[in-house]
Amino acid sequence: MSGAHIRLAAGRLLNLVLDKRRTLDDAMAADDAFNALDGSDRAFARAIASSALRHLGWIDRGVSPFLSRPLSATGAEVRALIRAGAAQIWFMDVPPHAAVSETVEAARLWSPARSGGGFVNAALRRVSESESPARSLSPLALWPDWLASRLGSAYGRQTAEALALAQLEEPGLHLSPKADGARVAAATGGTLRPDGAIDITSGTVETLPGYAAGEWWVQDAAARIPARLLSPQPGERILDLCAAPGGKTLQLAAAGAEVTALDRSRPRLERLKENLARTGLHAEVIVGDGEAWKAPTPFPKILLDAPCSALGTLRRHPEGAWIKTEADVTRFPAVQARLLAAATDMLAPGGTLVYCVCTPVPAEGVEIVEAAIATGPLKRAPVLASEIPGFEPSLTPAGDVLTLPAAGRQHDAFYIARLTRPA
Ligand SMILES: C[S@@+](CC[C@H](N)C(=O)[O-])C[C@H]1O[C@@H](n2cnc3c(N)ncnc32)[C@H](O)[C@@H]1O
Repeated sequence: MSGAHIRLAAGRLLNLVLDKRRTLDDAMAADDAFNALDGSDRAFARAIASSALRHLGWIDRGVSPFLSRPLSATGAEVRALIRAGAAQIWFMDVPPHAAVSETVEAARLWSPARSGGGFVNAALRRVSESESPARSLSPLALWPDWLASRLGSAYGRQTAEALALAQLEEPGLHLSPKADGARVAAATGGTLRPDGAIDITSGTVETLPGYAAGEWWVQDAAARIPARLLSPQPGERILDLCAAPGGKTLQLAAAGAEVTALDRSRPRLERLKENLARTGLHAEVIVGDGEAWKAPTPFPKILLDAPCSALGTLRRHPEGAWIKTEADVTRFPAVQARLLAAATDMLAPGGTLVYCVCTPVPAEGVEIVEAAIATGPLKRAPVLASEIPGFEPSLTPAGDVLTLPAAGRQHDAFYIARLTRPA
């Protein structure tokens, strides 16, 4: 396939994500032009789309002085190609003349963009003569204004900027071992981290030793903390209330607990079952609504990894900042509060509940927990620094865990609180 076909595929992915609000993974699975490319061309198209999404705030602000009409007033396909072109020129090692000519050629191949080829050409020529906006724009300009202002007021400008810059890093690969971490590290050539995850620097998941035998699964190091804070014991009954696709269920089951894994999404539970089968672990799997499901008897331990805005996973899913709206973020807290109330009702007196979300938005994290403590039977069971080796800086003064990524601290942003129901 030609270079223009690669740019066409990248533009189509951006169009699906940014104008139809699909995730990048969904867009890649769905788009025929992308799937018609062979391996290295497909990887390049994906890299262009991914770079455009990581840098989108800078790109849109950076190109605007070069356009005779606003980006929002151009056709969606033309807009997608300008973004794909600017990403190549400003943020990838693509020679500018190739980026311009192949992207303009892609407009000719894409009928809804064809009449906009001249506009794409004029815009990208100006982009190729200019400096990257990374030099002049703040890191917060990487995000939509509502997100920058929410996280800026929650954490202060400096921390919010560090969070925004963290999304520019390609995420590393962390493995969670089923049993002996040192053995998995030796077999895969990875490094055993103080938190027990294994850092992998090269290799694809399916070809790493131990994948087929189910000796490990992929799980971000920060995502491992919630299940560990429950201290799962052999034979102990544990409810994983929002379980799929199952990273935390696997951890609990690997510790020997008798896990009930409930989720309302049947397709996501199929993935959980596949993960159980590959690792040879066992859990009772239930399709159900956590707000309505009634436990036959109360559980001594419950994990609630609640649905959330997932804005703590922007390195992995940079489109999240753009396909989620402020209305989505405003919608989640009510759901989270209801699920926490349902979980509290199913927790035995003296039991322990871990609540977590993969977002740094306080309205979905600490504010949910504070409200539950203020109005219900739960009390905080503060986490100790010794329980989170490698993540000590993430301990909050109240004894919760907030894993904000920063330079040199590559992991997802999770908020985690441990609570008990007094006997
Ligand atoms: C953050 S994900 C869970 C990730 C999972 N714990 C893991 O480690 O792989 C949140 C899950 O909540 C599920 N969910 C959302 N609302 C729910 C509800 N009312 N009852 C049960 N599950 C729900 C979603 O289907 C989704 O799988």
